[in-house]
Amino acid sequence: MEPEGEQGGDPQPYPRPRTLPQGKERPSPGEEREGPVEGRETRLRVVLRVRPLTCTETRRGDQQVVHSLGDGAVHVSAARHDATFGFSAVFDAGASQESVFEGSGMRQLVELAIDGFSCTVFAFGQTGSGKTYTLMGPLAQSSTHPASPALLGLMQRSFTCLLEQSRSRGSDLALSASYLEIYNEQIRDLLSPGPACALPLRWSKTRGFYVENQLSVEFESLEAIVSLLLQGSQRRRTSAHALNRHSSRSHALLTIHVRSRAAGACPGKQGTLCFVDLAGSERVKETGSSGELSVEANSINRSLLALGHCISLLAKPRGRRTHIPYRDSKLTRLLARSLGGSGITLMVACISPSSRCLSETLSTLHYASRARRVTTRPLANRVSQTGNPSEPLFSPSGTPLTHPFIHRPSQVSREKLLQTLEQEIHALQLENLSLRQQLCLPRVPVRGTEVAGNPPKAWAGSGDGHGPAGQLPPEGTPAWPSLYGLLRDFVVENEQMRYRRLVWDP
Ligand SMILES: Nc1ncnc2c1ncn2[C@@H]1O[C@H](COP(=O)(O)OP(=O)(O)OP(=O)(O)O)[C@@H](O)[C@H]1O
Repeated sequence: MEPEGEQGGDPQPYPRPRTLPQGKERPSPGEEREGPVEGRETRLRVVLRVRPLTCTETRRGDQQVVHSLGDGAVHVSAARHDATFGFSAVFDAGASQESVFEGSGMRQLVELAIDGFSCTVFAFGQTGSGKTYTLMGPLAQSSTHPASPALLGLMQRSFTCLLEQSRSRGSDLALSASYLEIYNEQIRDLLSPGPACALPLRWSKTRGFYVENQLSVEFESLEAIVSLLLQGSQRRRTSAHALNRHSSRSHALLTIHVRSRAAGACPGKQGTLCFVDLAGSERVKETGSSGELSVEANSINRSLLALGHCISLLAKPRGRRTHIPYRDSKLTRLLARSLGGSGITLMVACISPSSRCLSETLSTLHYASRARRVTTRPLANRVSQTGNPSEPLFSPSGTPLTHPFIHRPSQVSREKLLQTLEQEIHALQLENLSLRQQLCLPRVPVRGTEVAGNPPKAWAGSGDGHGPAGQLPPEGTPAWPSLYGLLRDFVVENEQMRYRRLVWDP
């Protein structure tokens, strides 16, 4: 039987993205085979971890329905279910924390963050499937009872690797950390002392979505960053339910900012390494959640649904993609760059092998297989002498406007970005039309002149005043403000209608 995802493990997890030589826009076929070039499409790397059966599951006599076949393939066999899935790597119940670190490509991800890339690793899966364990090791860990070194998770191993690299480079790296959680759709700073308060999530052309007033704490040693991690994790919302005695009730994002100073002709770099511990999906009936727990579960499931929806749309070939609704949840806003932008992303799908978890396990496996088709275009953040790039990098709907030439603005880059904007406007326009019909709202009159400045030719001559794009505006046309204004209007309209639909039909 053919596996659902792509078969086979990757021998070399992340071939280092290379920067195109000046003046060269296409790599030769030989170069392409060596690995992704900076700015070229790179697939998300998805690995699978199957945790061992817990004592409760063994005592209950649960059957083991997940079996690793080797070479990145896993087989699920149960009554009426028989399926094989392929991933970049599969770690079965016997896999050590170290083998997960080495085999997942985490070490390479750390190196890429040092090279200025925005790297993200996120763990997802049903509640109690081992996400927190994979990222942080056993929860019993504390400063007074440190976990055995063999049990340390991806986070602590990455910190060690980062600090070793920093020392070997003569400490020219400046490291800092920020840590936040999304709890019931509110963002809270886990490093900020005092009572938890909600932080605003903003959007800017150059930064995309970002959290305002988030604390960033500098560190130089392993002890310092581990202590920040523990402080933050103790503030994170956890509760006990039928499937997990320490269930995380929020999505947590720990971001390590890595800055290297410019040296001679080499520009400085600003990379990030973000660890995302998603709260687990759960069926309220199985976890026995009620009251506050069930409100939390609804919020978790809703944001995971939004994430799944974005992933499904992103998994389509670029030409067939519609508008990606990053704005549907705070989680998808914050992950926009990692999923559809210029980042490099590793997903660790976690599952239980128990027959009782079969339907959630299959759902995670399908979700993870789909994610393997998502691509990003890795770009290193170089610190230019003038500061931020002058061109907008994110559209108002949150879509990262990445392209291979962002650091060398040219006519090609301008055209590519305009095309992306135009495609997005067109997709939004269609979605808004359908939302209007669903809400029984009248069609809006033509709004071709609503935007300040001359509408670009492509829009002015398109019949209804809004597109789709026929041709690019000629050089010198004030296309950015017009397209941006138009897109912003469509996004606002889209959000208002989505909200209305939610209120009317939750
Ligand atoms: N690979 C593993 N080896 C041994 N024990 C594990 C492993 N993975 C998970 N566990 C144990 O299973 C339990 C649940 O794991 P964990 O809390 O990491 O799940 P989770 O997916 O983060 O759950 P939630 O979404 O509810 O927070 C914990 O007691 C943990 O120690």
